[in-house]
Amino acid sequence: SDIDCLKSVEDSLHDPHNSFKSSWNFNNKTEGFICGFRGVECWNVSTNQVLNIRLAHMGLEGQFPQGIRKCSSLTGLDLSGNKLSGPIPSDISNILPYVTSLDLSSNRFSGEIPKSIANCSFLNTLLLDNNQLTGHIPPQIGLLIRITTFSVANNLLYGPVPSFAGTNFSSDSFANNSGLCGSPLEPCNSSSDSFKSGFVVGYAVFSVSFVTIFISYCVPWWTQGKKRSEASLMQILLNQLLQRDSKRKEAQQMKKVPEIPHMDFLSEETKKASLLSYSEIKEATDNFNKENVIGFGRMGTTYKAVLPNGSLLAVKRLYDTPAFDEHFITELKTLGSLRHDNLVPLLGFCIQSKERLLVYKYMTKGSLYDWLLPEEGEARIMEWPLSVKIAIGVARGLVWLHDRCNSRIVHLDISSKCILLNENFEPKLSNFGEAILLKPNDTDSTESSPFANCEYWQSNFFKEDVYCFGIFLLELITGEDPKRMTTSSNSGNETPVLNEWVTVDFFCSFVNKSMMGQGFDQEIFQFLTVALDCVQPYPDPRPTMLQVYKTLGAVGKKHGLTIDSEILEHTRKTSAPRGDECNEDEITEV
Ligand SMILES: Nc1ncnc2c1ncn2[C@@H]1O[C@H](COP(=O)(O)OP(=O)(O)OP(=O)(O)O)[C@@H](O)[C@H]1O
Repeated sequence: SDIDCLKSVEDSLHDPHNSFKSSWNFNNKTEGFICGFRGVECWNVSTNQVLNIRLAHMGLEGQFPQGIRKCSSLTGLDLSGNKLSGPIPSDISNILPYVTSLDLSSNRFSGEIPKSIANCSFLNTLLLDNNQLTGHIPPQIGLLIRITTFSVANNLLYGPVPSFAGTNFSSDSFANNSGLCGSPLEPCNSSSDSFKSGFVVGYAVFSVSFVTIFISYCVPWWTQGKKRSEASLMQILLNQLLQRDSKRKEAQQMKKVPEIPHMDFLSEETKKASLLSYSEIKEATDNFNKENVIGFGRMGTTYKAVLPNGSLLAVKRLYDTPAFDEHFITELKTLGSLRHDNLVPLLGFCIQSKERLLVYKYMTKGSLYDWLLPEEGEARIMEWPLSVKIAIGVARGLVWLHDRCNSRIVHLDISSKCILLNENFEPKLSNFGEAILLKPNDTDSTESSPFANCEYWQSNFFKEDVYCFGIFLLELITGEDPKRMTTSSNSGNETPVLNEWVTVDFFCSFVNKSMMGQGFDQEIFQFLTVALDCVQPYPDPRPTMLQVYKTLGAVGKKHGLTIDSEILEHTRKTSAPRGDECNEDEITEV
């Protein structure tokens, strides 16, 4: 279908300077031939599946190419700097359901911005500036919680600027329109009072629906007292949204926002932590004393907290940046709803004014990163059987996340930093701020899940975790940062690009000498082979986490580690047709 897609794009765009059509030769039928077309990027050359189309500044004429909907895995579209005209299609979210970057700026598009653009829920870049767009900006656009780059400047828009749940944009993003008002522009004046009150009502409705969307994900955290938890969580999140909005006062007059309630419906363990008030947490961390800091992360500082009864907690205090609210909520939606031996238990959270605190069980041995690559002091060597245990535990946690019954989860931030170790060196995955919840592969689903019927697309996400697992495994085996080992080949990139020439032999030379010759060389070699399988440049050939788990598990058996038959059984069930029994409770218990 992607070939048809490109044919129809070619048909619907007039290319007066022959800027792209000259390279779009559909007669050449070699593997991946469309991936060499100008402006076309593929997921994987062997499958002819288009990832991005970039046809900017080519003097193109015509209307928005509707046939682009046939490019079923498209994530990026750049048609900026052309002479395209007519409306942006009203069903844009059906045309581009997975788009993360959409740039239609500097064209001649007219008409209203379609409301359905708010359903392109993966958008992080939306540029519609320098067109002839009219009407209001649909307030639903504020629902795009991933959005980080946005502009509608230089159009003919009027009415209030929507409140964005994810971030605040500067006035440049809205400049030079016919009559946009409200933060960050001038306040809407009193002559627009009737509109304003309508907006406040609309905003309240929007906030509630926004909150309701979250609740549908949050509910599993509280398996008992579900109704009560929905109400409570709604209040908490509504509180958050209202606080951030400049119209807070008006909204509060309409509906008094209650205090965050106690959540006595939580499990005993969770209850203890969740019932802690801000002041108790403050006391337990000695007023967030720097002596109690156990680590600094990208999103916040983590403190050790000691309760009066001697229990230990880890409290992550997020930096005061609105952008991190999304991470905070994602962490709650994902980790907050899960209990598994290989996930760090998120016990509770606290929102107080600008403070966002996440409360975890304290992991006495800290992060794996601090063992392997400490910023201060000597790296501590892990005995081989311990490395095997950690690798298998991490794989087990990932299989469990990837193959869950009702909501599969991709972590997307696996590294030795997010692997915490308890007193028995059992690894626990943490940092779910980037995670994504996916529906199961129910291709006959009648629900309008954006992921339905797109197994391939989902699988690429899962393979991202597999890649990161491979990097972690290399780190675990060699005690070296793979980035440093291969710097000459990738000039210090954050994500190491391991070239095909990087072989098991290459990594063998990095394996800690004290590990070799202890009777485990064959096993080390096997683990390295698995790691290199995981870090293959293209996602397709990488194994699944289940395959990895089985291979590593076979080695684990020699060390008396048992492979989790529940996971295998569970995975078998999830791959059965929809409607088969799928009892998640069986596996959510720790
Ligand atoms: N539950 C916990 N128990 C014990 N130590 C923890 C716990 N959570 C975090 N830490 C420590 O705090 C450090 C910082 O954690 P944090 O998650 O903020 O940052 P990070 O792991 O570097 O990841 P990121 O930068 O992606 O947020 C960790 O490396 C670990 O040493």
